[in-house]
Amino acid sequence: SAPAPSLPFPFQSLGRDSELGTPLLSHSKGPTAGCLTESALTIQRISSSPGRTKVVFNLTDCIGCRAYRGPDSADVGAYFTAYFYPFKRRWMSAGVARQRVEQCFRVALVQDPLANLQEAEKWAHAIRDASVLQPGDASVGVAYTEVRRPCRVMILVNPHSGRGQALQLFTGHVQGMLTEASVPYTLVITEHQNHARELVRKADLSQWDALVIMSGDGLLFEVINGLMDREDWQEAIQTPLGILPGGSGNALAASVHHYSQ
Ligand SMILES: Nc1ncnc2c1ncn2[C@@H]1O[C@H](COP(=O)(O)OP(=O)(O)OP(=O)(O)O)[C@@H](O)[C@H]1O
Repeated sequence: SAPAPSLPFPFQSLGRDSELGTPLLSHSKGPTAGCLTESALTIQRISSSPGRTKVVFNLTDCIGCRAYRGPDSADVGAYFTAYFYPFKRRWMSAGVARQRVEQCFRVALVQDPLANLQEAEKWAHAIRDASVLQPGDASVGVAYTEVRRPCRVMILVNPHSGRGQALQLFTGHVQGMLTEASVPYTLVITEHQNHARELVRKADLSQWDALVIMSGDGLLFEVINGLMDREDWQEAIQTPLGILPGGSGNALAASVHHYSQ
């Protein structure tokens, strides 16, 4: 892929393409200027109308960025989309939670679609690289930036957990985030009791950077028991484990989340 430009990296093209009549770099809110620094992506809407024109996105909240061609083959422009999960106030509640924000830009510097895609890839690369380099913030329990890249994950889902919705929760909420963050994963849907325990007992753990369990408490206990059943249990039990609530009670997931805050 294209080499990352050095930072700070200002948006280069603010003019309009005279032939196409479209901004060379644009955002859904219209022609855009901005700057990528080591810690933030700042977007400035170029507009004479009143209202908020500048938005700052912290790269500590960015999980990924990808470049792509649009669906219309006649469109010479290319796109890059950055995915952020900043803390935001919950609707009708005093609490805050991470909420998804997607920022999409169109690049149309020239008439050559490939050159535009390369430019978009340069942007995506720069945003991803700068996001990975963000220091973790212990006060909000952010360990994401400390995760090794690429992070190869085995995800175990018990389809019967809770009200039988764990798999639906995975495809509806988790799968998209893994794609946005370019995390390669293998999904294992457990087929019977002790399936996960046996799998983990025999697995080549050097292939995985983390095991993620989407279930109630039961499947996590199976995985821990599987790791402890191994001859190399002292090393095996060091494998990073993740728990995503998919069961009915989710007591363990809730308390892990509570203590990580
Ligand atoms: N495909 C499967 N069919 C039947 N049992 C399974 C299957 N996969 C896993 N199990 C077993 O189901 C048990 C319960 O699973 P889990 O804790 O994930 O769900 P839950 O009991 O609904 O959740 P909670 O603990 O929140 O009430 C586990 O101990 C596991 O051994």
